[in-house]
Amino acid sequence: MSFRSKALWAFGVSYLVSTAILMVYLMYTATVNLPSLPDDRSIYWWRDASYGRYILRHTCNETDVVCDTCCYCYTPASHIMADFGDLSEATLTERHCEKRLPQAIIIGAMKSGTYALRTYLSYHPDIAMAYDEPWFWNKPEEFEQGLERYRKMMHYSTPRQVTIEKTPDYYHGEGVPERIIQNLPDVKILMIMKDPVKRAISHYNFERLRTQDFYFPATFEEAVMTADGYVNVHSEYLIQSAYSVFVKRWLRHFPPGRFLAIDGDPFQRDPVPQLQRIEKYLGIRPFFTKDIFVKNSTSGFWCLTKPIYSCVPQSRPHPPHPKVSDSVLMTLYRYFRPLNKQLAKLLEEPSFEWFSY
Ligand SMILES: Nc1ncnc2c1ncn2[C@@H]1O[C@H](COP(=O)(O)OS(=O)(=O)O)[C@@H](OP(=O)(O)O)[C@H]1O
Repeated sequence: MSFRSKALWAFGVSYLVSTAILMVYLMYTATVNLPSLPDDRSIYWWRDASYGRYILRHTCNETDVVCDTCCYCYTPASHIMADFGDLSEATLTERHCEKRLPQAIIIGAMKSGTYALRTYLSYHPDIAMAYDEPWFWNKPEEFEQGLERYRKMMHYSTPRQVTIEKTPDYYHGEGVPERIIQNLPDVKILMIMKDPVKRAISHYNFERLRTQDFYFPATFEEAVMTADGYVNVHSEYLIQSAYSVFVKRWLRHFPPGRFLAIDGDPFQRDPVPQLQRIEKYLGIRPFFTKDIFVKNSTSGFWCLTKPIYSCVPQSRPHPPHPKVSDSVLMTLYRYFRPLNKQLAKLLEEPSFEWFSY
Protein backbone atom coordinates (compact mmCIF):
# COMPACT_ATOMS: atom_id res chain seq x y z
CA MET A 1 0.00 0.00 0.00
CA SER A 2 1.39 3.38 -0.97
CA PHE A 3 1.84 6.09 1.63
CA ARG A 4 -1.00 8.08 0.00
CA SER A 5 -3.55 5.26 0.24
CA LYS A 6 -2.47 4.48 3.83
CA ALA A 7 -3.06 8.10 4.73
CA LEU A 8 -6.46 8.10 3.03
CA TRP A 9 -7.44 4.88 4.81
CA ALA A 10 -6.35 6.28 8.19
CA PHE A 11 -8.26 9.48 7.52
CA GLY A 12 -11.40 7.54 6.56
CA VAL A 13 -11.28 5.37 9.69
CA SER A 14 -10.68 8.27 12.04
CA TYR A 15 -13.53 10.20 10.37
CA LEU A 16 -15.94 7.29 10.91
CA VAL A 17 -14.82 6.75 14.52
CA SER A 18 -15.13 10.42 15.44
CA THR A 19 -18.57 10.66 13.78
CA ALA A 20 -19.73 7.61 15.74
CA ILE A 21 -18.39 9.10 19.01
CA LEU A 22 -20.13 12.40 18.27
CA MET A 23 -23.43 10.64 17.54
CA VAL A 24 -23.25 8.65 20.77
CA TYR A 25 -22.39 11.81 22.71
CA LEU A 26 -25.29 13.75 21.16
CA MET A 27 -27.75 10.95 21.86
CA TYR A 28 -26.49 10.70 25.42
CA THR A 29 -26.68 14.44 26.17
CA ALA A 30 -30.11 14.63 24.55
CA THR A 31 -31.60 12.06 26.90
CA VAL A 32 -29.49 12.11 30.01
CA ASN A 33 -31.52 14.72 31.86
CA LEU A 34 -34.96 13.33 31.14
CA PRO A 35 -36.76 12.11 34.24
CA SER A 36 -37.65 8.44 34.22
CA LEU A 37 -41.24 7.55 33.46
CA PRO A 38 -43.71 5.09 34.91
CA ASP A 39 -43.43 1.68 33.37
CA ASP A 40 -46.07 2.31 30.73
CA ARG A 41 -45.13 1.94 27.12
CA SER A 42 -47.81 4.36 25.94
CA ILE A 43 -45.88 7.19 27.63
CA TYR A 44 -42.63 8.29 26.09
CA TRP A 45 -40.31 11.22 25.62
CA TRP A 46 -40.61 12.65 22.16
CA ARG A 47 -38.24 15.15 20.63
CA ASP A 48 -40.26 17.78 18.80
CA ALA A 49 -37.79 18.49 16.05
CA SER A 50 -39.59 21.69 15.03
CA TYR A 51 -38.50 23.39 18.21
CA GLY A 52 -35.84 21.11 19.50
CA ARG A 53 -37.27 20.16 22.88
CA TYR A 54 -38.37 16.95 24.49
CA ILE A 55 -42.00 16.72 25.48
CA LEU A 56 -44.01 13.95 27.03
CA ARG A 57 -46.25 12.15 24.61
CA HIS A 58 -48.57 9.24 24.91
CA THR A 59 -50.46 7.24 22.41
CA CYS A 60 -54.05 6.68 23.42
CA ASN A 61 -54.95 3.23 24.68
CA GLU A 62 -58.24 1.46 25.42
CA THR A 63 -58.44 2.64 29.01
CA ASP A 64 -58.02 6.32 28.15
CA VAL A 65 -60.92 8.72 27.95
CA VAL A 66 -61.12 9.83 24.33
CA CYS A 67 -62.31 13.36 23.73
CA ASP A 68 -64.91 13.12 20.96
CA THR A 69 -64.43 16.68 19.77
CA CYS A 70 -60.66 17.08 20.23
CA CYS A 71 -57.41 15.79 18.81
CA TYR A 72 -56.38 13.84 21.90
CA CYS A 73 -57.43 11.47 24.63
CA TYR A 74 -57.02 12.18 28.31
CA THR A 75 -54.55 9.84 29.95
CA PRO A 76 -53.45 9.59 33.57
CA ALA A 77 -50.03 10.76 32.38
CA SER A 78 -51.51 14.23 32.09
CA HIS A 79 -50.78 14.42 35.82
CA ILE A 80 -47.14 14.65 34.88
CA MET A 81 -47.32 17.53 32.47
CA ALA A 82 -50.99 18.16 31.72
CA ASP A 83 -50.26 16.83 28.27
CA PHE A 84 -52.54 14.57 26.30
CA GLY A 85 -52.20 11.42 24.30
CA ASP A 86 -52.43 11.58 20.55
CA LEU A 87 -55.15 9.98 18.48
CA SER A 88 -54.37 7.93 15.41
CA GLU A 89 -53.29 9.71 12.21
CA ALA A 90 -56.62 8.78 10.56
CA THR A 91 -58.67 10.40 13.34
CA LEU A 92 -56.47 13.49 13.33
CA THR A 93 -57.14 13.93 9.59
CA GLU A 94 -60.86 13.21 9.90
CA ARG A 95 -61.25 15.83 12.65
CA HIS A 96 -59.21 18.47 10.76
CA CYS A 97 -56.64 18.52 13.54
CA GLU A 98 -53.90 21.05 12.94
CA LYS A 99 -51.59 23.16 15.02
CA ARG A 100 -53.12 26.65 15.04
CA LEU A 101 -51.86 29.98 16.35
CA PRO A 102 -53.25 30.84 19.79
CA GLN A 103 -56.47 32.80 20.16
CA ALA A 104 -55.75 33.42 23.84
CA ILE A 105 -52.64 33.73 26.01
CA ILE A 106 -52.35 33.31 29.78
CA ILE A 107 -49.96 35.69 31.52
CA GLY A 108 -49.30 36.65 35.12
CA ALA A 109 -46.62 37.41 37.64
CA MET A 110 -44.82 34.35 39.00
CA LYS A 111 -46.74 32.47 41.71
CA SER A 112 -50.11 34.00 40.85
CA GLY A 113 -51.75 30.65 40.10
CA THR A 114 -51.03 30.50 36.36
CA TYR A 115 -50.29 26.78 36.44
CA ALA A 116 -53.61 25.98 38.12
CA LEU A 117 -55.47 28.14 35.62
CA ARG A 118 -53.71 26.46 32.72
CA THR A 119 -54.36 22.99 34.08
CA TYR A 120 -58.11 23.42 34.65
CA LEU A 121 -58.61 25.08 31.27
CA SER A 122 -56.66 22.35 29.49
CA TYR A 123 -59.46 19.87 30.32
CA HIS A 124 -62.16 21.94 28.66
CA PRO A 125 -63.18 20.12 25.47
CA ASP A 126 -63.25 23.39 23.52
CA ILE A 127 -59.69 24.35 24.49
CA ALA A 128 -56.43 23.04 23.02
CA MET A 129 -53.67 24.02 25.44
CA ALA A 130 -50.03 24.20 24.32
CA TYR A 131 -48.01 21.51 26.07
CA ASP A 132 -45.23 23.70 27.27
CA GLU A 133 -44.57 27.37 28.04
CA PRO A 134 -43.37 28.67 24.64
CA TRP A 135 -41.48 31.75 25.97
CA PHE A 136 -41.74 33.04 22.42
CA TRP A 137 -42.61 36.74 22.50
CA ASN A 138 -40.09 37.63 25.20
CA LYS A 139 -37.07 36.01 23.52
CA PRO A 140 -35.57 37.54 20.36
CA GLU A 141 -33.92 34.24 19.45
CA GLU A 142 -37.43 32.75 19.33
CA PHE A 143 -39.63 35.43 17.72
CA GLU A 144 -37.00 36.28 15.13
CA GLN A 145 -37.56 32.79 13.74
CA GLY A 146 -41.12 33.69 12.78
CA LEU A 147 -44.71 32.66 13.39
CA GLU A 148 -44.40 29.21 11.87
CA ARG A 149 -42.08 28.16 14.66
CA TYR A 150 -44.59 29.51 17.21
CA ARG A 151 -47.46 27.64 15.59
CA LYS A 152 -45.54 24.39 15.91
CA MET A 153 -45.33 24.88 19.66
CA MET A 154 -49.12 24.66 19.95
CA HIS A 155 -51.24 21.58 20.50
CA TYR A 156 -53.28 20.00 17.72
CA SER A 157 -56.76 21.51 17.66
CA THR A 158 -60.03 21.07 15.79
CA PRO A 159 -61.45 24.12 14.00
CA ARG A 160 -63.96 24.78 16.80
CA GLN A 161 -61.39 24.68 19.62
CA VAL A 162 -59.64 27.71 21.04
CA THR A 163 -55.86 27.31 21.13
CA ILE A 164 -54.24 28.74 24.26
CA GLU A 165 -50.68 29.05 25.46
CA LYS A 166 -49.38 30.14 28.86
CA THR A 167 -46.14 32.02 29.39
CA PRO A 168 -46.38 33.95 32.68
CA ASP A 169 -43.27 36.01 31.98
CA TYR A 170 -44.84 37.85 29.04
CA TYR A 171 -46.50 39.88 31.79
CA HIS A 172 -43.44 42.03 32.47
CA GLY A 173 -41.51 41.57 29.21
CA GLU A 174 -40.37 44.76 27.50
CA GLY A 175 -42.15 45.22 24.14
CA VAL A 176 -44.15 42.00 24.49
CA PRO A 177 -47.72 43.43 24.21
CA GLU A 178 -46.74 45.37 21.06
CA ARG A 179 -45.16 42.31 19.49
CA ILE A 180 -48.15 40.12 20.25
CA ILE A 181 -50.77 42.52 18.93
CA GLN A 182 -48.81 43.14 15.73
CA ASN A 183 -48.61 39.44 14.99
CA LEU A 184 -51.85 38.14 16.51
CA PRO A 185 -54.31 41.02 16.09
CA ASP A 186 -57.31 39.08 17.43
CA VAL A 187 -55.70 37.35 20.39
CA LYS A 188 -57.22 37.69 23.87
CA ILE A 189 -55.19 37.99 27.06
CA LEU A 190 -56.04 36.27 30.34
CA MET A 191 -54.15 37.64 33.29
CA ILE A 192 -54.37 36.15 36.78
CA MET A 193 -53.21 38.22 39.72
CA LYS A 194 -53.44 37.68 43.43
CA ASP A 195 -53.00 39.68 46.59
CA PRO A 196 -49.68 41.45 45.85
CA VAL A 197 -48.24 40.89 49.32
CA LYS A 198 -49.09 37.18 49.38
CA ARG A 199 -47.66 36.83 45.90
CA ALA A 200 -44.42 38.54 46.89
CA ILE A 201 -44.04 36.18 49.86
CA SER A 202 -44.70 33.15 47.66
CA HIS A 203 -42.19 34.43 45.07
CA TYR A 204 -39.52 34.95 47.73
CA ASN A 205 -40.23 31.52 49.18
CA PHE A 206 -39.84 29.91 45.79
CA GLU A 207 -36.54 31.67 45.03
CA ARG A 208 -35.21 30.93 48.52
CA LEU A 209 -35.59 27.23 47.91
CA ARG A 210 -33.91 27.13 44.55
CA THR A 211 -31.10 29.63 45.10
CA GLN A 212 -27.48 28.70 45.65
CA ASP A 213 -26.59 32.35 46.22
CA PHE A 214 -24.69 32.82 49.45
CA TYR A 215 -25.91 36.44 49.71
CA PHE A 216 -29.59 35.59 49.24
CA PRO A 217 -31.61 37.48 51.90
CA ALA A 218 -32.15 35.20 54.87
CA THR A 219 -35.65 36.51 55.59
CA PHE A 220 -38.50 37.96 53.54
CA GLU A 221 -38.25 41.15 55.60
CA GLU A 222 -34.62 41.54 54.51
CA ALA A 223 -35.63 41.01 50.89
CA VAL A 224 -38.28 43.72 50.78
CA MET A 225 -37.23 46.31 53.40
CA THR A 226 -34.16 48.53 53.59
CA ALA A 227 -31.85 48.41 56.60
CA ASP A 228 -33.41 51.63 57.93
CA GLY A 229 -36.93 50.24 57.81
CA TYR A 230 -38.28 51.60 54.52
CA VAL A 231 -39.91 49.64 51.73
CA ASN A 232 -37.25 48.57 49.26
CA VAL A 233 -38.92 49.70 46.05
CA HIS A 234 -36.18 47.99 44.02
CA SER A 235 -37.02 44.56 45.39
CA GLU A 236 -37.93 42.21 42.53
CA TYR A 237 -40.64 40.67 44.70
CA LEU A 238 -42.40 44.00 45.08
CA ILE A 239 -41.79 45.17 41.51
CA GLN A 240 -43.57 42.15 40.05
CA SER A 241 -46.53 42.71 42.40
CA ALA A 242 -46.94 46.30 41.19
CA TYR A 243 -49.52 45.08 38.68
CA SER A 244 -50.79 48.50 37.59
CA VAL A 245 -47.39 49.43 36.12
CA PHE A 246 -47.44 46.45 33.76
CA VAL A 247 -51.19 46.26 33.15
CA LYS A 248 -51.09 49.87 31.91
CA ARG A 249 -48.70 48.75 29.15
CA TRP A 250 -50.99 45.88 28.14
CA LEU A 251 -54.11 48.04 28.07
CA ARG A 252 -52.43 50.45 25.70
CA HIS A 253 -52.68 47.69 23.10
CA PHE A 254 -55.49 45.48 24.38
CA PRO A 255 -58.85 47.12 25.09
CA PRO A 256 -60.77 45.81 28.14
CA GLY A 257 -62.81 43.42 25.95
CA ARG A 258 -59.58 41.72 24.92
CA PHE A 259 -57.92 41.68 28.34
CA LEU A 260 -59.52 39.65 31.12
CA ALA A 261 -58.21 40.03 34.66
CA ILE A 262 -58.78 37.16 37.07
CA ASP A 263 -58.59 37.53 40.82
CA GLY A 264 -56.31 34.69 41.96
CA ASP A 265 -57.48 34.72 45.58
CA PRO A 266 -61.13 33.65 45.11
CA PHE A 267 -59.92 31.47 42.22
CA GLN A 268 -57.77 29.47 44.63
CA ARG A 269 -60.67 29.00 47.07
CA ASP A 270 -63.25 28.20 44.40
CA PRO A 271 -62.16 28.17 40.75
CA VAL A 272 -65.61 27.62 39.23
CA PRO A 273 -67.00 31.20 39.03
CA GLN A 274 -63.76 32.46 37.42
CA LEU A 275 -63.63 29.53 34.99
CA GLN A 276 -67.22 30.22 33.99
CA ARG A 277 -66.33 33.86 33.38
CA ILE A 278 -63.50 32.72 31.13
CA GLU A 279 -65.83 30.42 29.15
CA LYS A 280 -68.08 33.40 28.40
CA TYR A 281 -65.13 35.62 27.53
CA LEU A 282 -63.74 33.04 25.11
CA GLY A 283 -67.18 32.24 23.70
CA ILE A 284 -66.93 28.51 24.37
CA ARG A 285 -69.50 26.01 25.64
CA PRO A 286 -70.15 25.83 29.39
CA PHE A 287 -68.22 22.90 30.88
CA PHE A 288 -67.08 23.87 34.38
CA THR A 289 -69.66 23.33 37.12
CA LYS A 290 -69.27 22.93 40.86
CA ASP A 291 -70.19 19.22 40.77
CA ILE A 292 -67.13 18.23 38.72
CA PHE A 293 -64.66 19.50 41.33
CA VAL A 294 -63.59 17.87 44.60
CA LYS A 295 -61.27 19.34 47.20
CA ASN A 296 -58.08 17.40 47.89
CA SER A 297 -57.89 17.20 51.67
CA THR A 298 -54.07 17.02 51.69
CA SER A 299 -53.23 19.94 49.41
CA GLY A 300 -56.40 21.94 50.07
CA PHE A 301 -56.69 22.58 46.32
CA TRP A 302 -59.50 21.63 43.97
CA CYS A 303 -59.22 18.67 41.61
CA LEU A 304 -61.29 18.02 38.51
CA THR A 305 -63.22 14.77 38.25
CA LYS A 306 -64.20 15.15 34.61
CA PRO A 307 -63.15 14.12 31.97
CA ILE A 308 -60.71 12.24 34.26
CA TYR A 309 -59.74 12.71 37.89
CA SER A 310 -57.05 15.35 37.75
CA CYS A 311 -55.38 17.57 40.35
CA VAL A 312 -53.11 20.48 39.53
CA PRO A 313 -49.66 18.88 39.51
CA GLN A 314 -47.57 20.32 42.33
CA SER A 315 -44.48 20.05 40.16
CA ARG A 316 -42.80 22.98 41.83
CA PRO A 317 -41.92 22.98 45.52
CA HIS A 318 -44.90 24.10 47.57
CA PRO A 319 -43.36 24.64 51.01
CA PRO A 320 -45.05 26.58 53.84
CA HIS A 321 -44.57 30.32 53.55
CA PRO A 322 -42.28 32.07 56.04
CA LYS A 323 -43.93 33.89 58.92
CA VAL A 324 -43.81 37.63 58.28
CA SER A 325 -44.13 40.16 61.09
CA ASP A 326 -47.41 42.07 61.31
CA SER A 327 -45.65 45.43 61.09
CA VAL A 328 -43.95 44.51 57.79
CA LEU A 329 -47.24 43.16 56.43
CA MET A 330 -49.01 46.39 57.37
CA THR A 331 -46.26 48.48 55.77
CA LEU A 332 -46.47 46.47 52.55
CA TYR A 333 -50.27 46.63 52.33
CA ARG A 334 -50.01 50.38 52.81
CA TYR A 335 -47.36 50.52 50.06
CA PHE A 336 -49.57 48.64 47.60
CA ARG A 337 -52.78 50.57 48.35
CA PRO A 338 -52.25 53.37 45.79
CA LEU A 339 -50.96 50.91 43.21
CA ASN A 340 -54.06 48.75 43.69
CA LYS A 341 -56.26 51.82 43.39
CA GLN A 342 -54.61 52.60 40.05
CA LEU A 343 -55.16 49.01 38.97
CA ALA A 344 -58.87 49.13 39.90
CA LYS A 345 -59.24 52.24 37.78
CA LEU A 346 -57.41 50.71 34.84
CA LEU A 347 -59.39 47.48 34.88
CA GLU A 348 -62.76 49.09 35.41
CA GLU A 349 -63.50 45.97 37.48
CA PRO A 350 -66.12 46.25 40.21
CA SER A 351 -63.63 44.96 42.77
CA PHE A 352 -60.89 42.49 43.50
CA GLU A 353 -60.83 41.21 47.08
CA TRP A 354 -57.49 42.75 47.94
CA PHE A 355 -58.25 46.20 46.46
CA SER A 356 -59.55 47.22 49.88
CA TYR A 357 -56.71 45.83 52.05
N1 LIG B 1 -55.00 24.05 42.44
C1 LIG B 1 -54.69 25.32 42.65
N2 LIG B 1 -55.62 26.26 42.51
C2 LIG B 1 -55.33 27.55 42.69
N3 LIG B 1 -54.11 28.00 43.04
C3 LIG B 1 -53.16 27.10 43.20
C4 LIG B 1 -53.38 25.73 43.01
N4 LIG B 1 -52.23 25.09 43.21
C5 LIG B 1 -51.33 26.05 43.55
N5 LIG B 1 -51.91 27.25 43.54
C6 LIG B 1 -51.33 28.57 43.84
O1 LIG B 1 -50.53 28.90 42.74
C7 LIG B 1 -49.27 29.34 43.24
C8 LIG B 1 -48.23 29.04 42.20
O2 LIG B 1 -48.48 29.90 41.13
P1 LIG B 1 -47.95 29.63 39.67
O3 LIG B 1 -48.50 28.38 39.16
O4 LIG B 1 -48.24 30.86 38.88
O5 LIG B 1 -46.41 29.46 39.96
S1 LIG B 1 -45.21 29.40 38.96
O6 LIG B 1 -44.74 30.77 38.78
O7 LIG B 1 -45.65 28.78 37.71
O8 LIG B 1 -44.18 28.58 39.66
C9 LIG B 1 -49.08 28.58 44.53
O9 LIG B 1 -48.18 29.31 45.33
P2 LIG B 1 -47.53 28.71 46.65
O10 LIG B 1 -48.68 28.62 47.62
O11 LIG B 1 -46.49 29.66 47.11
O12 LIG B 1 -46.97 27.41 46.24
C10 LIG B 1 -50.48 28.54 45.10
O13 LIG B 1 -50.76 29.70 45.81
